Amino acid sequence: MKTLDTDIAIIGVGSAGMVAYKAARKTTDRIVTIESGPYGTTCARVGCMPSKLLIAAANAARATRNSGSLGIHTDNITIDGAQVMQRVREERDRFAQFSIDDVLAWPQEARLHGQARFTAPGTLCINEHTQVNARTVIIATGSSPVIPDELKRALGDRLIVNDDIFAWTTLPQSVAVMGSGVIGLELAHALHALGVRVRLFSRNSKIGPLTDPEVLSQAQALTQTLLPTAFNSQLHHARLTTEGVELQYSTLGESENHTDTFDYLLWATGRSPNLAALNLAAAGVDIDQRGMPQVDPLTRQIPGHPIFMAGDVHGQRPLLHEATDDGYAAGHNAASWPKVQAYPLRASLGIVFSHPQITMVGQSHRALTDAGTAFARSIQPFANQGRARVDGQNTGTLALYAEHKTGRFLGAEMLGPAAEHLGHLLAWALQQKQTVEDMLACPFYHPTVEEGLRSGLQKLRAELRS
Ligand SMILES: Cc1cc2nc3c(=O)[nH]c(=O)nc-3n(C[C@H](O)[C@H](O)[C@H](O)COP(=O)(O)OP(=O)(O)OC[C@H]3O[C@@H](n4cnc5c(N)ncnc54)[C@H](O)[C@@H]3O)c2cc1C
Ligand SMILES: NC(=O)c1ccc[n+]([C@@H]2O[C@H](COP(=O)([O-])OP(=O)(O)OC[C@H]3O[C@@H](n4cnc5c(N)ncnc54)[C@H](O)[C@@H]3O)[C@@H](O)[C@H]2O)c1
Repeated sequence: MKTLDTDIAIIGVGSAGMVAYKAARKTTDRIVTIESGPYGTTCARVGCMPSKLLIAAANAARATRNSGSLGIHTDNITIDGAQVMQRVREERDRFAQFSIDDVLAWPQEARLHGQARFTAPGTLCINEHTQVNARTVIIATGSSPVIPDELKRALGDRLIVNDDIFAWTTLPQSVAVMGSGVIGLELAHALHALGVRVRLFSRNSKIGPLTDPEVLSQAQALTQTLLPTAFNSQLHHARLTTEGVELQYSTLGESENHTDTFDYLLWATGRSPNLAALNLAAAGVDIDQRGMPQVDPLTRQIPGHPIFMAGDVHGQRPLLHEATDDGYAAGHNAASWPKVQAYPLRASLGIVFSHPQITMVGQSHRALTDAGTAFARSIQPFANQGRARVDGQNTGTLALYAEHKTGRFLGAEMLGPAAEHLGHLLAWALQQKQTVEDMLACPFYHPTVEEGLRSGLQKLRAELRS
């Protein structure tokens, strides 16, 4: 077995690992990266980018289909599934290639292929072909979909996850989507708009990350209007037939079971950190019942060890911009270890590219309530909002939260038009520690959806107690 001595070993060359490499390279050339899968990153290959490409096609189909209310009639739209998927794959490959080219430009000796596992503190074994002795280690191994083994055995390649969709060469007739979280919502809405027969299954009636009772109940009602759903349902069996995947299920409050058959069952019930293969115990790290070590959220260090974690693997905020921030912090701190510094987190922002979109900013309604915070809340529906009505996009609600006494803006939950953009404005205000008064002192152009935000802020100001 070959032995390599290095300053820093980076396990996982995804978005976090790539940024970590570039950050550490400013201090040392003695870096080894280890990747067990293909280069190109989860985000570009099977995550953010292909899902948004599919959603772009879906949005175009939906807009065309719904244009009748504006007096624009397009009879019998045709969706060319092969062309839709060809564009998704070609553009996705183009995005992934940028990351691949980036990595291939690194020195060859910095790039190992294989699965890394600890054999002792500071020592990694790569597929039994190389031993790496590293002063510090960055774990940036990402996350994987959670799939029950028995279902996989029963359904084979008819049980799919997001990765499989982006390899399709055309659209199927029907897909059952299990899980109304972020991935389930985005893909169910997109496939439905593209003419695929979809049913969205959930064992409860959660809608993505929403927790505000008002926004959530509107989201539940709207989702059930827009999509075939089976909320509060229990899956009794899933089996392969000559027709496809047969599902038998019941929903809360109904006595009889339903049976339906789909081409595929898309499993979207969450992702778990890729930690099991690493054998963290050999690194001397304490892990909890879920196999997770403790990680300092600001330095990204496992306290007391020259080991750092970056990206989805530590599961704190499994989003692309957070993964790259983590990579930056972990790369710099691994290079300067034992001197490490805190890299503060940005204001929390989440966006779900569903229909309509969802955004979560700062503290959620549940977090504020659980913490016993004294907060004011306003609810602003979009049904009669000027610009939203003009565009025929007037569905949804915005909930805003601010602290009594100080008037400081604390967070928001929204389902509705332009949520991806309003979410950014709100996150920036939060990060600037603005009060509701500061936010209202900013300009709001007429007629824009942002005026709906102003109405919500005015209501919030009226709710504040000094
Ligand atoms: C369908 C989908 C849509 C998404 N959409 C968005 C979005 O719109 N916006 C957003 O912000 N986020 C989105 N995300 C989340 C985003 O993709 C992730 O937060 C991000 O990709 C995490 O990057 P990472 O570097 O932590 O992991 P990855 O990019 O997955 O990198 C981890 C790497 O580690 C490798 N690895 C694992 N174990 C080992 C080992 N033992 N040895 C060696 N290598 C190993 C893996 O092969 C992989 O290449 C989406 C995710 C999915 C699945
Ligand atoms: N737009 C974006 O930023 C974006 C898009 C896609 C994915 N992502 C990232 O990917 C992560 C994973 O997404 P996800 O949708 O897989 O997870 P999720 O946690 O958002 O949703 C999982 C859903 O599955 C349900 N569930 C869990 N176990 C179940 C079971 N055994 N049976 C039935 N339902 C079950 C949960 O109640 C939840 O509603 C997200 O947290 C997000 O960080 C982000």
